[in-house]
Amino acid sequence: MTSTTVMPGGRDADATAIDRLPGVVFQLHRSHDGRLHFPFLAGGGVRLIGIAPERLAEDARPALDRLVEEDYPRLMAALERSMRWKTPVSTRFRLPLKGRGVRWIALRAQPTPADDGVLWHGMLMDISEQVAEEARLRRLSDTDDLTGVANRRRLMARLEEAVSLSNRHATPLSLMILDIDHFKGINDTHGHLQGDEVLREVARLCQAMLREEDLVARMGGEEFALLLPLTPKRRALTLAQRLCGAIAGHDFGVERPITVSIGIAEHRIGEGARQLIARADHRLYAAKDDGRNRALADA
Ligand SMILES: Nc1nc2c(ncn2[C@@H]2O[C@H](COP(=O)(O)OP(=O)(O)OP(=O)(O)O)[C@@H](O)[C@H]2O)c(=O)[nH]1
Repeated sequence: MTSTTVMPGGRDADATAIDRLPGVVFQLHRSHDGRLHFPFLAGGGVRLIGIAPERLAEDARPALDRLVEEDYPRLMAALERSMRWKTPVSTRFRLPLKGRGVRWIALRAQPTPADDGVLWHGMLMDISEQVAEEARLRRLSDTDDLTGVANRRRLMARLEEAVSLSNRHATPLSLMILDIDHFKGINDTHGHLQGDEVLREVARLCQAMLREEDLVARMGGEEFALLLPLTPKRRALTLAQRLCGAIAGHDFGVERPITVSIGIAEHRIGEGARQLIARADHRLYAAKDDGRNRALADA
């Protein structure tokens, strides 16, 4: 047996409680011809949508038209799946809200078959703060503490992605591994803190020389990786030589010049991320053997 708590004030009190909910409860109906409308909309969030509920009761389009462009097809696909498989829908999208800018909204809804299509019962909640917090945590877990560039984890994820794209589309992809020469000597002479400062500055110089779609990552210690999508080896080598020159000519505030050695490999179709790293690494050792302060590319 189920029991319901009856509040003093009955239905009026229930309506007031719903109006104060920080969100929206709704029914969304989709007819067989694909038309969407909200037969029921309530909650404190309704007025923030900025469209009269009576209008949305006729047609959901004025609200859907407000969605951030790329979120519209995603939401429609989620509803479509929910309808087809009769499973709950759980998704998020961005919607500009009255006086609040673009907000992230979570949608949870349960479909039930209706005479003329499907009827969802669901809720909408503003989750912008959570989304911002998730992004902050993701950034933290992907970032090298000392230099602020990507860490090894992020590098491996991006590299796997780039390698798989390159395998599929035969697009060029180059990887540089850069290592600061005689870094131990810098620490020993100037102290660990000055060593840290050099690492930060090298990371900054690398980043300044790359394009938006490239990635600089600290592999660990005094070793960095530079991932260059859509870049053939020849261009990567020119870039690496410029980078060697820029670093050797930069004033790091220590008495002798800081130099770097760089190994370069271009992805070969069918090759995995680890093989590509190994080939670039191999060239790095060759550059060190060859006298340092230079870049060498794989044959
Ligand atoms: N300051 C600082 N030093 C680090 C950090 N991580 C690693 N190191 C130091 O980097 C040095 C690396 O030394 P080695 O691997 O001998 O290489 P190297 O002196 O650069 O010599 P080559 O690479 O052969 O030119 C070690 O002394 C490590 O202690 C860090 O986060 N900060």
